[in-house]
Amino acid sequence: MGSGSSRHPDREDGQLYVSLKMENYTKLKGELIPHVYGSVPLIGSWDSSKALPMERESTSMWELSFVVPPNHETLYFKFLLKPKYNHEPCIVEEGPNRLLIAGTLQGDGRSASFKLDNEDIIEYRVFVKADRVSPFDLAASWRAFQENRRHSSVRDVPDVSINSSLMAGAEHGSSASLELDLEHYVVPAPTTSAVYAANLTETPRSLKRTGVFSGTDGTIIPRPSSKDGHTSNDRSATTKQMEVIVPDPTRVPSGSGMVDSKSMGTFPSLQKQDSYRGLLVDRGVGSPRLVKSPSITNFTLDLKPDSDAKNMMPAAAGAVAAGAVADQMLGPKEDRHLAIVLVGLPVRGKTFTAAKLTRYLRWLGHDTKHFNVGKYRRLKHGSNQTADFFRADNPEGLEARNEVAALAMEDMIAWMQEGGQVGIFDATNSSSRRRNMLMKMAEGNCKIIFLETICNDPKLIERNIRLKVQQSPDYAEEPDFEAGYRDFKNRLDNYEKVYEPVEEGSYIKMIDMVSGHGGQIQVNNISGYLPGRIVFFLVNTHLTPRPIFLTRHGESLYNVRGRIGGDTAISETGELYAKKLANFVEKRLKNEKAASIWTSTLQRTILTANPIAGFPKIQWRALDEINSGVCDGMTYEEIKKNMPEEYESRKKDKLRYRYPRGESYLDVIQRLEPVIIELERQRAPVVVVSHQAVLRALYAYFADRPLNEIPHIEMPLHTIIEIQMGVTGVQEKRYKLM
Ligand SMILES: Nc1ncnc2c1ncn2[C@@H]1O[C@H](COP(=O)(O)OP(=O)(O)O)[C@@H](O)[C@H]1O
Ligand SMILES: O=P(O)(O)OC[C@H]1O[C@@](CO)(OP(=O)(O)O)[C@@H](O)[C@@H]1O
Repeated sequence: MGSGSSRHPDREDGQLYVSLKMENYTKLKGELIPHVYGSVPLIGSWDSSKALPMERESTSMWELSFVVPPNHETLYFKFLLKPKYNHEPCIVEEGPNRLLIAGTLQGDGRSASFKLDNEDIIEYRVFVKADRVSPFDLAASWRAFQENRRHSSVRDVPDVSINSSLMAGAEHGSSASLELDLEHYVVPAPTTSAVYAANLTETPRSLKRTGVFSGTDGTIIPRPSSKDGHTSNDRSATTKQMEVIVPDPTRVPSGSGMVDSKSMGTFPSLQKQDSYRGLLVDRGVGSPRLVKSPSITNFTLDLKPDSDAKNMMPAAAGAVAAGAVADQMLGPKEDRHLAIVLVGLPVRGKTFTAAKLTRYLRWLGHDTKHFNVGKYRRLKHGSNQTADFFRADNPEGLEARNEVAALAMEDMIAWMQEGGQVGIFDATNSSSRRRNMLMKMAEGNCKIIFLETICNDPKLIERNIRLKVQQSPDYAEEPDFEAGYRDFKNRLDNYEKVYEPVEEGSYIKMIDMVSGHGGQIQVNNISGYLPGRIVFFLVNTHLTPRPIFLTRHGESLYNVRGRIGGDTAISETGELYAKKLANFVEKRLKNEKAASIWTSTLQRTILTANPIAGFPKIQWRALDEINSGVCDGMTYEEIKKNMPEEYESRKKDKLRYRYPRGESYLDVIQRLEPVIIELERQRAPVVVVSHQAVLRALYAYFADRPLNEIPHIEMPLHTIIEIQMGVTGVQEKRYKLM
């Protein structure tokens, strides 16, 4: 997992809504109803008995509209006529299948001709119209339908609440118990398995700028050297020759928002370029781009466009924003940028911790980037250096390693000067000489806090070494695991010989924190809001594998009526889900004595958790649904009609929009921070039964999705998201119970 979908309903990639029409003025004897059938399940998978009937729009016009599932945007179809009462025999239109690609009908717009029994030909003119519609509008259209109690022209909208009546019909006959094999209920998750954390880090821009690359075949393409050997001064001169890594839109993995690199052949194909993701993160509440509306935000700063502080405000609300403002007003200028510099021997969890901290800080709204020196080294010197390269008495190796560290630090400082807030500098940095070099580079630019990870558990170190040899790109081309293992042990010895624990500056030392016994955190010279939060976060993290289950409540009476907020009970369908959920929890957690069930304080989650037996249930106010203030109890249609400005403001910036007398998504994220810390701290499984907006925010933390995407994350009813917290990171699995 670790990455998120870049799909955004308000952009060009909403859902494809297709309207097919057929027109004919002849009066037919005995009524024949036009139908559509075709290659995808939605229109019957070429089974004429499952063809969708068109509806009569006027005496001469028939119409069918439907939402095309995203994975079926290429579909073949045909029109057919079926007798009104006995659906057989049906008459299929003449000619080849029609092909619709992304809403565009291919070939000529021929009319549909049908050969009747008496050999007469009947012709219909055909019209096809396609639109991209955001799920928001689809939901509003559904709600309008619910309000007006008439048949919707939108069919097969992939939102469970929309099909509630159908589902209730289908499910009520069956028992609420689940099959023993829970795998039966697994549905694809939008994100896939974990990727080696270092690959997700910042793409080295200094190396790009100066043209140093590993070729696609793994060979090194040297950087053109300048006479004085300086790298920073010759940037402008070499800018034109640089090879820029351009995100290739054709390779965007579905729903991930990340791209593979075209030009870095030494990386596994799953490698993701974080720079692309960086573009998605909006930097600030104080952003001049922010349109001020009475309800959109209550945070204003008089920031001039060129002010140094303009990008320093986190895209956050509440405590995070207050803390950032106070720190900036009180502290010196360089303290506005924070560098967390990792320190420690190899396989002490530095990259793991750096990645986790990056995810947490980004989720809180701080513009944060993870710079991994290993990535720079592999790009500049290739990924197959032996242990000798890491010997302290190998001057070339030492110089090469210091050079890539300096390049990464330069990049990090340059990024901070452009407005970046927290840089996480991930390398061993295990000698005081190296750390001195970094401190010198940081002077006047940023504040440094060293974060040292120490582990004295030989078993854990052994496991980590084995994981590293399996996962690290350094050994990707070493077919013999044992040879890789020996080489890595030698590398480790080389580091141990010269390792000097941190005694200087501001530091946080995590000592045996993850092994589960006797760990401690030592802190020296740490102050300020953000460093304080970082320490608190680190104190609570650990490596004990356990699952976290996220689910919305069963369908509520307000869900059925398309009304937001409120505190209604659950519908019959919701009750059925509650039973199925209880059954799931009983099966999935039968050996987990310490598991717990968390709900909000609202009826619909409490009732949903009600049938679950044998585990403590905890109600959290923080898990209550987003407070929709004066809009509570309204339908989206009613808001649009009665408060059009509010409706538009929310549509424009759903993340920051605050309902009058209610909350914004940023507010929700703020109040969920203690929930995240507690979920990190727990060592036993937790089932969280909550609400759409809240679960979007929680899920985004685990899936590392950018803030701006949070309000648009799909969070279907009657589906369980299992987040597996493990030694290699976070993984996701989904079960659709109904
Ligand atoms: N604080 C820690 N102490 C020991 N091991 C850890 C710690 N945090 C994470 N790990 C484990 O160490 C493994 C290797 O960590 P990694 O971050 O690649 O090490 P490093 O960057 O120090 O070489 C991770 O997969 C994780 O299971
Ligand atoms: O932010 P949006 O997309 O409006 O989603 C949040 C809304 O989801 C709803 C359902 O529409 O949550 P819930 O799951 O608690 O029923 C509303 O109560 C809530 O206002």
